[in-house]
Amino acid sequence: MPYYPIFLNLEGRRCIVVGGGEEAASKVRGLLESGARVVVTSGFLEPGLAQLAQRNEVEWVPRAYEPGDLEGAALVIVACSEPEVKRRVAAEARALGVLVNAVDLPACCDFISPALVRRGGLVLAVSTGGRSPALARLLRERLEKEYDAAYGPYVEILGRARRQVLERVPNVEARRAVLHAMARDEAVLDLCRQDSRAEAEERLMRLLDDAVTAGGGRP
Ligand SMILES: C[C@@]1(CC(=O)O)c2cc3[nH]c(cc4nc(cc5[nH]c(cc(n2)[C@H]1CCC(=O)O)[C@@](C)(CC(=O)O)[C@@H]5CCC(=O)O)C(CC(=O)O)=C4CCC(=O)O)c(CCC(=O)O)c3CC(=O)O
Ligand SMILES: NC(=O)C1=CN([C@@H]2O[C@H](COP(=O)(O)OP(=O)(O)OC[C@H]3O[C@@H](n4cnc5c(N)ncnc54)[C@H](O)[C@@H]3O)[C@@H](O)[C@H]2O)C=CC1
Repeated sequence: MPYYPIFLNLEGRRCIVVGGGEEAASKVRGLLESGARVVVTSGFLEPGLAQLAQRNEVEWVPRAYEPGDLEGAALVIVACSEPEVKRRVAAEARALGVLVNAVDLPACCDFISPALVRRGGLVLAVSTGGRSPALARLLRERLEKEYDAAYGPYVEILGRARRQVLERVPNVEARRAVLHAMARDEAVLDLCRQDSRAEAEERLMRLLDDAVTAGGGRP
C-alpha cells in the first residue's frame, strides 16, 4: 500500500527520540527545525546531542528506554541499533496511538523518512515507499543542484507578495491569474540569485499593480 504523504505541524509538541548516536542526532536536528519539544532517551549522548542537552535545547532522560516513556508524546523515533528495542517501543507507541518511526525497520514504522531538500519554507521530499533509499538519495542530490539556495529567499518573497494579493485582489479569477503570473516570472528567481531581493520584490509589486489597475482589485 502506498504511504500517505503529509507535512506535520510539530510546534511545541513533545517528540521522543530513543537513542543517542549519530542517527538520533540527525533526527533530533530535524525535529528542532520544526519547533518540536524534543526528549532524548539514552544512557549515552554523542557530543552534538550532549551540547544540545547542556544548553537545554533538548530534554535528556539519561537511561535506556522504559515503558511509560511515551506518555504525552505526539511522535517517537527509535534510532538505536537493537531491533528488539525498536520492536518494543513501536508496539507501545501503537497501543497508545503515538506515531512511530523505527529507523531502518519499516515493519515497525507508522511513517518513514523522506530524503529532503530544505530551502527555507520550500521543502522537497522524496520517498520510494521504502523500495530504494539509495534512489531517494540520488534524486535528492539532483534536486539540490536544480533548486539552489536562492529558492529560500525566493519563496519568502513570493509568500509576502501573495499576502498582499490576497488583501488587494478580491476577485478570485484575477487573484489566481496574478499569483500564477508571479510564480512564472523567472526573472524574479534570477534577481534572488543575484541577491537583488528588493528588485525582485518590486517586480512582483508591478505585477500586482497591473492586476489592480486592470480592474481586478482595490487600489
Ligand atoms: C523505509 C525507510 C525507513 C526509515 O528509516 O524511515 C528506510 C529503510 C532502510 N534504509 C536502508 C538503507 C539505506 N538508507 C539510506 C539512506 C536513507 N534512508 C532514508 C529513509 C528510509 N530508509 C525510509 C524509506 C525511504 C524511501 O521511501 O525511499 C533516507 C531517505 C532519509 C533518512 O534516513 O532520514 C536516507 C537518505 C537521505 C539523503 O541522503 O537525503 C541509504 C543510502 C545512504 O546511506 O547513502 C541506504 C543504503 C542503500 C540502500 O539500501 O538503498 C535499509 C537497509 C539497512 C541495512 O542494510 O540493513 C532500510 C531497511 C529496509 O529497507 O528494510
Ligand atoms: N549512523 C548512521 O549514519 C546511520 C544509522 N542508521 C541506523 O540507525 C540506528 C542507529 O544508528 P547510530 O546512531 O549510528 O547507532 P549508535 O550505535 O551510535 O547509537 C545507538 C544509540 O542507542 C542507544 N541505546 C541503545 N539501547 C537503548 C535503549 N534501550 N534505550 C535508549 N537508548 C538506547 C545507545 O546508547 C546509543 O546512543 C541503527 O539501526 C542504524 O542501522 C541508519 C542510517 C545511517
